[in-house]
Amino acid sequence: MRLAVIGTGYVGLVSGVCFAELGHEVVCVDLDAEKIDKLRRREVPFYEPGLKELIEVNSAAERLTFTTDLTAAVQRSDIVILAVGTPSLPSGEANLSYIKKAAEEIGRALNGYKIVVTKSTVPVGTNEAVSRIIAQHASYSFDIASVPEFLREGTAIRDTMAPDRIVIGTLSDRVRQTLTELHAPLTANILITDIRSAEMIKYASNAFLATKISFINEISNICEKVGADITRVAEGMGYDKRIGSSFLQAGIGYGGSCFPKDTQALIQLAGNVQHDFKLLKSVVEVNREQRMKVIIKLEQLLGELQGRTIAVWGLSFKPNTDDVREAPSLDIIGELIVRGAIVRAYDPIAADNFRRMIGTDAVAYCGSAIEAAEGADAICLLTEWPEFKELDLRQAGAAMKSRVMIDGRNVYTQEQLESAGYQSYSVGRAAHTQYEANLEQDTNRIDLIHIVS
Ligand SMILES: NC(=O)c1ccc[n+]([C@@H]2O[C@H](COP(=O)([O-])OP(=O)(O)OC[C@H]3O[C@@H](n4cnc5c(N)ncnc54)[C@H](O)[C@@H]3O)[C@@H](O)[C@H]2O)c1
Ligand SMILES: O=c1ccn([C@@H]2O[C@H](COP(=O)(O)OP(=O)(O)O[C@H]3O[C@H](CO)[C@@H](O)[C@H](O)[C@H]3O)[C@@H](O)[C@H]2O)c(=O)[nH]1
Repeated sequence: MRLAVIGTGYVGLVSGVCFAELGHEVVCVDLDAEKIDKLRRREVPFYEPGLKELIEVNSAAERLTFTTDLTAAVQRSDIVILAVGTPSLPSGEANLSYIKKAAEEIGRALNGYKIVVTKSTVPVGTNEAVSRIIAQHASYSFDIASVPEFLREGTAIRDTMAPDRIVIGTLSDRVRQTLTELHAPLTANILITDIRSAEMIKYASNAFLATKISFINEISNICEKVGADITRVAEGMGYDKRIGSSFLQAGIGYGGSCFPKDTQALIQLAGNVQHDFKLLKSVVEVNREQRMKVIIKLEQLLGELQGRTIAVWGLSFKPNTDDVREAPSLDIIGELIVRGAIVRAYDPIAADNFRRMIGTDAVAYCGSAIEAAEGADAICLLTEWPEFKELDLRQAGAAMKSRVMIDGRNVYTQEQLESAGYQSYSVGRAAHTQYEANLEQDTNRIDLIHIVS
């Protein structure tokens, strides 16, 4: 099949490349001429394991091409895939301006029947709006479909080539047949729904995963106070097939370009139909507070942070990506700077993006984790890059002014930290003695609220 993919962010580029890998003829389109030039030179605009190799192979085979000319790309294709950004507006609602603009351009470009597929994450009703916009500008017939994308950064190729499921929202038999054929080599698990349900499946899935993370983080906060170990608690919960073990890793909360934006958008979407989504509002609130625990714990261990040197290990929102969008490191380092701390940061690949995003020279960027630790009063580990696990904690400690570790992702065991001489805080683990102390303080007790029916 001949495909045009509009937008070469993660979703557009990865799905375009994967469809080319399956033998389709794919043209990827972006407004950003610099990005397209890079891609033509087979340079990848962001870090994603395995992507460069697939771009090279498929470009060489001439199955994959890049252009800024949307009209030409649409005209030579049977299927047009919309994968432009849907960032947050200040209200939390999804900004649909890129989607609407692209729909207008697609409408004008149509030169015959096409299927227009939305892969961008869009609020319920958006595909119908896209259809109206295209119809206003087109003289040919077309069909629309919602095919939300579920890939994760860092494992995007694997997630796309072997997805858990493909959801196709469509009302048309012709579209169902064509898109089922397109996706059949990837999985047998193809779910056909109406368009609005497909749009909702994407938001509901992200909101549920974010809820799992905030839930386990809340349990970790209680574990710290009662002397339980969140790692063992999560393990014990995860063996229950109804719960599952994934997304139960307690830490400093979720970040990235999707969960923060999509939870806000769903809260707004619910609000627009007079539904107060209380549960999801709490998930967002818990996530915000969880980041700040790093600062609270640092202050408990060091006192005032003014003039203290803090090493930060990890800047990306998770390992195996250079993406820092909505990364906890942005908020945490921002707070450290406000409190007058001197920040020495290290990330294997995300430092350049972080520097651009934070827009200040107040951070010293280091070439290694050990270099960042030099002269530091404490280390804050914010991203669980595999190299941190392998690192010699004694060597890092020897370079520091004082051995204090805030392990925001529970990379190390308490034994590892203690034997290397660190005073430490890790999420959801505390000494049993703390529980006894808490029980003695009556002020910690919360009276049960009796609900009278
Ligand atoms: N990043 C992810 O991991 C991920 C995963 C699943 C779903 N999504 C969703 O997919 C969508 C895209 O996300 P992303 O992170 O890939 O996007 P992004 O914001 O990184 O990139 C979007 C690209 O679209 C281009 N663009 C905008 N308007 C255009 C137009 N009219 N013509 C051509 N190009 C245009 C931009 O220049 C940009 O390069 C969003 O809705 C997002 O929520 C993202
Ligand atoms: O147990 C966990 C799992 C994840 N996280 C954090 O959650 C965030 C998001 O992680 P992940 O979901 O792996 O990354 P994304 O690439 O943002 O992928 C999510 O967002 C995408 C965009 O919508 C969806 O397509 C994916 O299915 C969905 O997992 C990161 O900050 C992680 O550190 C935790 O704190 N604990």
